[in-house]
Amino acid sequence: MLSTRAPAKINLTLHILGRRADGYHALESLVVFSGAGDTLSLTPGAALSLDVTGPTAPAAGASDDNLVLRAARNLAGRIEGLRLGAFRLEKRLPVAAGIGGGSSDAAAALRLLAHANDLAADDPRLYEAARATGSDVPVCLAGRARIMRGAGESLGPLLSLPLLPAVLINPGVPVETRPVFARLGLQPGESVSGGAHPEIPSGADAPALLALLEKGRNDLEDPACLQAPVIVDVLAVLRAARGCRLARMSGSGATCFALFTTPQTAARAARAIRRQHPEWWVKTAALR
Ligand SMILES: C[C@@](CO)(OP(=O)(O)O)[C@H](O)COP(=O)(O)OP(=O)(O)OC[C@H]1O[C@@H](n2ccc(N)nc2=O)[C@H](O)[C@@H]1O
Ligand SMILES: Nc1ncnc2c1ncn2[C@@H]1O[C@H](COP(=O)(O)OP(=O)(O)O)[C@@H](O)[C@H]1O
Repeated sequence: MLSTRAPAKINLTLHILGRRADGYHALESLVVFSGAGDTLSLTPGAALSLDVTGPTAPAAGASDDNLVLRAARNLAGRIEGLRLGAFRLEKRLPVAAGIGGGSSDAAAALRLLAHANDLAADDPRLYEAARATGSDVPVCLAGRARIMRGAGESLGPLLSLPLLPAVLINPGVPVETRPVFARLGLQPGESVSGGAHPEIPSGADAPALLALLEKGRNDLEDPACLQAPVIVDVLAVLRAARGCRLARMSGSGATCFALFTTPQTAARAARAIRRQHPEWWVKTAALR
């Protein structure tokens, strides 16, 4: 049996540059990953199947529509005789949460199938299957920090970034991605002129990276707050936490993150927030 982690994806920045003729939004985003997430395993075999367990399994929806199966089918469509098998997904990440849980699961499935079929990690068919599965799947394939552009299909070089101690909060309200983008009200072909994305140099230390992140933003924060007003409360709680250096929403929400200078200050903040809001999903994380 082969096994891999499917970590949460966090958009430290998310700048919307406009809307393309195909209806998708052009973006520029610094993407990092957490240590924790879902776990996916594969027992290789001829038939494709999926069993989903774990605390957030019911929210992930019908098994047949699962992004794990969609990714596997997209790869099988590109490689004749691909060895498939029985997947088991332990689902822990909140669903429809702006942290790409489904995308990371799909990317994990492609990595496991690559392993089971002796495909090189940079086999272009893996990237093509990832792209066909969803906008966020290509960046999740390597699961390492980098800038993502286009609708998500254009990936910058891997970045070496410091480990960022963080607290993640999801208030338990699922937020669908499509209507958040739609609230921007952009027409196909329309561009927006927000400030330029800061240049992120590989090897930046934590203070330098924090200073650059402060110059960035998440352009989906306002539309997501209109869709799920509890996000305003989450951001206020994170910004008020002792030691918080920066708080922002990830992706299309509702998960928000706060960055701290040490794992201890992050853990202390998480404990205090859990006491205040036992109904929220509150996790410490090391992002990079
Ligand atoms: C916003 C982001 C930021 O990383 O993350 P999440 O909030 O989903 O985690 C992504 O762009 C989401 O990627 P993903 O969730 O894979 O999106 P897809 O399934 O490809 O698209 C869902 C819908 O979102 C809209 N969409 C998505 C990506 C994009 N660049 N422009 C869009 O307009 C489209 O309406 C599309 O029909
Ligand atoms: N393995 C999976 N995990 C989570 N959601 C999944 C999965 N497969 C399919 N989905 C569906 O994909 C949608 C987006 O889920 P998710 O990837 O968690 O969103 P987000 O990227 O906003 O965090 C949900 O509506 C969910 O039903």
